[in-house]
Amino acid sequence: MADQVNVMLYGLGAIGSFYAFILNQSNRVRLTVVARSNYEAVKNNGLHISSINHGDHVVRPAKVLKTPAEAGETYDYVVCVHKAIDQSSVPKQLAPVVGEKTCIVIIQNGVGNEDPFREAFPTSPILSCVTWVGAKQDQPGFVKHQASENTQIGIFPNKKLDAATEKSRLDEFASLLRAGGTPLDVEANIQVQRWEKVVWNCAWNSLTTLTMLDTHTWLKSSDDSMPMTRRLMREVIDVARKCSVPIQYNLIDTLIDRILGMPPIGSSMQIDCKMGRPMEVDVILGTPVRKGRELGVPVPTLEVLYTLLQAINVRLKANAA
Ligand SMILES: NC(=O)C1=CN([C@@H]2O[C@H](COP(=O)(O)OP(=O)(O)OC[C@H]3O[C@@H](n4cnc5c(N)ncnc54)[C@H](OP(=O)(O)O)[C@@H]3O)[C@@H](O)[C@H]2O)C=CC1
Ligand SMILES: CC(C)(CO)C(=O)C(=O)O
Repeated sequence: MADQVNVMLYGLGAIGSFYAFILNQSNRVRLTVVARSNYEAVKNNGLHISSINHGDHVVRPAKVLKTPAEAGETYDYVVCVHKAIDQSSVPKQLAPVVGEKTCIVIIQNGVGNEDPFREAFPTSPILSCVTWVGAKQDQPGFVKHQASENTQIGIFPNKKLDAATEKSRLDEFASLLRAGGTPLDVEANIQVQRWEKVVWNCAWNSLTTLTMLDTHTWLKSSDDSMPMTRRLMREVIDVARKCSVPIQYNLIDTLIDRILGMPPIGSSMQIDCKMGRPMEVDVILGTPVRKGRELGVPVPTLEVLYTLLQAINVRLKANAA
């Protein structure tokens, strides 16, 4: 088919499975997935998605692989939806499937996630996404998508490419997501949304993990919890602004109102910790702390949480090894 689009999805966990389902809905997409712990389940029985918004489906990708290298071909899009635990080790895994025309798409929490990919593939376009999809994989190959669903997408600009090329990749990939029936916003400067989401994740992911409480129980736990949460959010916004990412301080009120308007939640980091899996400490807290230090922005609250979470991660990584 002339306009067929060859897509590889790397990281078939809860969120990866959701986007695998969405992309597979488009009749233009020929989908390859790279799975790890759920490889046998998905290869043998397909990927089972149960979604409040989309209903129940079994997805059968064209190819289910254990590693990108097995593909023996390059792709139009390589979509990274793995946990950003050891981000700089991933580009070399992907090298066999990245050709001249490959566009990398990143759908992960965190900031700075794009950098190792830009370094490894300097002439490739990169699209960067923030996801507000809530999903979990209860057993290998069985994913539940809760009602929460939105994707923000934009270009991670590459000076080596002309803007029209990058825009055409953005338009095409956005059209594939739309064909799959998921809501999305195309953003002019996606770093704004990435940093806004990281303000959220620095707060709720860290605090729910360190306390093992849900968000609302944490906020009611003492007179100090709300002011500390607000201080933490403010520090991350200070860093973002110093990085020339124009975020307003009223985001703090917006995020507090948003969480209080929702049922209490834990976080993906809290789940990782409970399951004994390494957590995304570096892209969520590490980058803001490093940028803060580099640019002379005081981040004392953030530094304490980062230090504690790094220590817990040492334990989790030792258990996982
Ligand atoms: N779950 C959610 O509701 C939300 C998650 N996110 C973000 O989406 C991204 C994906 O999260 P989610 O799907 O929940 O995660 P899951 O834990 O469900 O799945 C993660 C996937 O990445 C693989 N993986 C784990 N570590 C590595 C690594 N070091 N290198 C390569 N692959 C790895 C896992 O392999 P294996 O099969 O071996 O475990 C699995 O396939 C994360 O950035 C997360 O923060 C954002 C919003 C909401
Ligand atoms: C699902 C959501 C939005 C909750 O904070 C999230 O991003 C996470 O848990 O990492």
